[in-house]
Amino acid sequence: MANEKSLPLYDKIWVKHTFSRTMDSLILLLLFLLLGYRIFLDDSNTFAFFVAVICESWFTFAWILVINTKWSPAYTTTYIDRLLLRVPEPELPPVDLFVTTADPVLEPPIITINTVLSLLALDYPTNKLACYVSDDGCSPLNFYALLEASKFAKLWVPFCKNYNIQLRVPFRYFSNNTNPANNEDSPEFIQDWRRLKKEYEDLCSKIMNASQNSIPLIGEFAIFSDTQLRNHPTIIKVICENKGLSDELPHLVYVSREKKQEHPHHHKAGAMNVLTRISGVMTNAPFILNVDCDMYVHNPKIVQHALCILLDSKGEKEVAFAQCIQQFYDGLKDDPFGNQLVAKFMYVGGGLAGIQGIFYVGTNCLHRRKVIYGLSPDHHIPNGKKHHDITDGKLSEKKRIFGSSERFLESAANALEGKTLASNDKIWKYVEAAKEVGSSEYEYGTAWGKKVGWMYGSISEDALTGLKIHTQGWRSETCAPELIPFMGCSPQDIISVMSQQKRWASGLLEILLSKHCPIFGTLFAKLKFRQCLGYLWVLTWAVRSVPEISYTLLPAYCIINNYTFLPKEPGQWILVTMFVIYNITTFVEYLRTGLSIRTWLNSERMARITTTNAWFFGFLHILLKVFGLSDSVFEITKKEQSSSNESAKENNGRFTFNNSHIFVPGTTILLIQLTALVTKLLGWQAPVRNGHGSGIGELFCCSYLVVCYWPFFKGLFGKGKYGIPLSTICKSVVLTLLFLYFCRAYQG
Ligand SMILES: O=c1ccn([C@@H]2O[C@H](COP(=O)(O)OP(=O)(O)O[C@H]3O[C@H](CO)[C@@H](O)[C@H](O)[C@H]3O)[C@@H](O)[C@H]2O)c(=O)[nH]1
Ligand SMILES: [Mn+2]
Repeated sequence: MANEKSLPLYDKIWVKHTFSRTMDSLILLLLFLLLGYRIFLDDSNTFAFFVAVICESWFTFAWILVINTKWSPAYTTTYIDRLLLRVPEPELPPVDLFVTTADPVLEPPIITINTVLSLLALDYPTNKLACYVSDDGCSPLNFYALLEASKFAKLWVPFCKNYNIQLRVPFRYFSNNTNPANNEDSPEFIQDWRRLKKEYEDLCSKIMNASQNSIPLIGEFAIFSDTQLRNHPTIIKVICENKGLSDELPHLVYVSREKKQEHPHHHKAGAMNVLTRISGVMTNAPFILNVDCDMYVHNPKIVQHALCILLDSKGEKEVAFAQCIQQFYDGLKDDPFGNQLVAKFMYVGGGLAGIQGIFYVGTNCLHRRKVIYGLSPDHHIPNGKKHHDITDGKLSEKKRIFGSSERFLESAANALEGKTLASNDKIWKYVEAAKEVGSSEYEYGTAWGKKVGWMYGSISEDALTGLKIHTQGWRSETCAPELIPFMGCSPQDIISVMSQQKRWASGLLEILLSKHCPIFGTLFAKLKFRQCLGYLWVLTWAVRSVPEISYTLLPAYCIINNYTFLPKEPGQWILVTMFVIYNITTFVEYLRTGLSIRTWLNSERMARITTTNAWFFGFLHILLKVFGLSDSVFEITKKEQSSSNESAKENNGRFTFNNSHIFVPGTTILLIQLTALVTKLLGWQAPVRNGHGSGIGELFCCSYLVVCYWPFFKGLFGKGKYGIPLSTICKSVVLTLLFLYFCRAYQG
């Protein structure tokens, strides 16, 4: 028995992707060869040649970052049975659950409450759970939906537990199981099932009605009567309170933090920090599970799995958070917009797991509260000398860090020392204290967002917060039980995909330019060198757009002016081989992950489109911000309950366009390629000057790009939302003409 108790709670398994390693190395070798050939053996010194060398140097640098990240993948297996041997179920630690929502239109309350219901129904002692919902939209509809959902939960949670239902999110459960009349099902089950389905339908129609006819702002709702989106006091409503019994619902608390026009609210990071403090005052669980409003629990035992990692004797000292990868339901067939990220999580996520750990991706993550409070991993080392740490220091110092709430300071001290609250009940007593820490001024002059909590300064607050934790020397682990842990919505149209990618790329670049830059983290703190390279790879996404756009313009420039940007024979063959090997590698990787050929093709196309459009705008945005000409906004991604969303199915991956500038680069690139092809066909090229005119290579590149940008080609002729708006086309035509002018000007 004693022996069994000392077994590790999770294992880390190292994988050898020999194929990927070999092929990736080959590509790197070819990249070096190409650069070497160009620099030492080729005597062309045209403008095009010079640009090509610069771009290829960047691609080589980026490839080193990729290879480093993918090199030594690992994954984990967790053993819940061993966990329960060590920690019997009634002694499992309390866990606070955070859900964030911000806009009742883009994030329909029905989606949010489904996520909440799946959390309330976790297969975990309910008296150990407290669910906090942050509503940055300050919407009475969200509050109403939660109130109604909590009534439904009183039936739903026992139903799931009695019948050991696996899928505990009603909208999926009832859409998958249209008919329970299975022979094996007992009559009681069928009766309960029907009743629950009916209740769920009632719940949906109540919410639907409420959203159509606005809610009367009286009684419980009166507090919403005088609120504006960016100007209202903190609203905290304890919807359910668990009296310490395991057959009741978990605590459920609605929070809408104070907003004032003149105070920055720091988007999601700000919301997470308020939830951290409010939960600290009310329940102070040592672990925090956070999900976005659309990410429902798919594996009801996920908390136990994640705890295997965080409570393991080694994990306890080294691992800051257990991150589950993001998976999506009802993705469009063959992933036309390349946003399901399956292969990315597999190869890049897996690779990071073998270094210092996967990045924090903002949702589906179990955090240690004390790490969020800034504790560093070497805090444990009993070396006689006192460590300068967040736990030391006088009260005045602590106030400077955590703010002045006494109740919070007390709870933070407990959390940092690993003590939990003696009793979790009567949370209503702390509503006033919670309002104090939820106020928009509370953070002034404190370390929130700088040293503790979710970090401010980037709209990719997730990557920044994870980076700060890794920089302190913590590791992270991927938690990947066989049954998918969480599932959410991915954007269903290209416009949302572009705005999401733009937000990510600009947020990530902000981190690179901030004082949290991973290079400093490696030089002056405990970020591992290879982890730093891994971070650099994502933080430079936006920058990559510049060489990539330049490179796409080269072949057209060369055709029009009758130059070549390719190295002389046999150097050309290096490029050809590289192109072939690269495509074989990614192709095999996609097939191995179980993805279709079409998915691979789409991902290659989307890689080009995303980089040159969304990432480029991310880059411009930061450029403008550096000059003080622009400020960051968090454009929320539209969430759709796809099973009911006919329009997405009907579009089925077709590109839709709007007036946004984001489609200008893509349209321009396409027009330029077409112009070059026409020039070539009609023989309008300039005469060859120094013996090396453009040839089949340039022609191939232009045609390849036209294939990549085919959805834009269709958009040129499409109607309605499927057509590129005239204003965008006009802008692109002007840019194309400018490009042609530039070609002529630099001809000789
Ligand atoms: O002012 C805000 C803005 C957003 N959110 C919430 O943040 C979450 C993520 O927003 P979403 O529009 O879904 O963005 P995604 O791009 O889908 O989210 C990914 O990228 C974000 C960083 O850009 C991370 O925060 C997310 O966890 C990650 O899933 C949602 O729950 C929002 O309600 C807020 O609470 N307050
Ligand atoms: Mn999202």
